[in-house]
Amino acid sequence: MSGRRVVVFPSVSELGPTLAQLVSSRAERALSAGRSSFSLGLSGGSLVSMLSKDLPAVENLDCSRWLIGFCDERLVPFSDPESTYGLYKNQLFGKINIPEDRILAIDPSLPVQECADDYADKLSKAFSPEQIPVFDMLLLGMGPDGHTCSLFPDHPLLQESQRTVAPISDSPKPPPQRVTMTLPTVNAARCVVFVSTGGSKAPVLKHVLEGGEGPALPSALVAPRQGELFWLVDEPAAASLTSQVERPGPGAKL
Ligand SMILES: O=C1O[C@H](COP(=O)(O)O)[C@@H](O)[C@H](O)[C@H]1O
Repeated sequence: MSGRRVVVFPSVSELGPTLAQLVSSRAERALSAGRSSFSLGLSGGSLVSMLSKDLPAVENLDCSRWLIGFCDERLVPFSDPESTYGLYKNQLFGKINIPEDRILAIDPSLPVQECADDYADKLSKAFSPEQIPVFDMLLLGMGPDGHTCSLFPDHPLLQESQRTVAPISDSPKPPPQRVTMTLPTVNAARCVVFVSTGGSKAPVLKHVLEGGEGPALPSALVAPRQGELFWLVDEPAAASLTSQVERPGPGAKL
């Protein structure tokens, strides 16, 4: 790992455009390094509206060679407001030139175990011959309990070491049935970016970044083996931090 960067912004209005620039710059980096695609894993929750607003605003953005996957997904029809794919389809995909066949989504009509196997198979084919999907960039959120993807505190899935993708049927946050990337897949990525905003995240952010009582929370277990790790947070979320952070000036690029 090349070191964690914790970057604090006054508010979401400054964070969003910098996140979008970071995605765009890593896409250019991947494609100019000769890779055939830029692979980007998306999360749900609060990230959807931020990305949908700020990514299409990036000048000259060309997503025609991007490959989109989902870090986790809820097992509900795409028309359900809980569907992460459904939200991105309605709010983002129509605004960027991403070919539909470059979006790898779950099949929500399948039972949860088959759905996870089917999604793992889609990733495996897309990333062949790699043994494990190595995404260029994963965008992650963190819940107030420290969960990320659909990896929840104290859940046996945190010990998963073989599967790239796993089903979960007892998610403490509804809906209960979900499909999630496992930690080995998350930690294989070339760049992982957490986005965490709002004062409700301040206690858990401090626990994850600076330590606290009890076992490590799922978000604290994210440590890309050979990639970059960014935490992009706003001032309210960063309010309790005492460790070193970066506070970039307006328009700064990461
Ligand atoms: O349930 C989920 O929650 C997390 C965190 O969401 P946030 O709204 O607190 O940012 C999200 O990253 C994940 O994809 C989603 O399924």
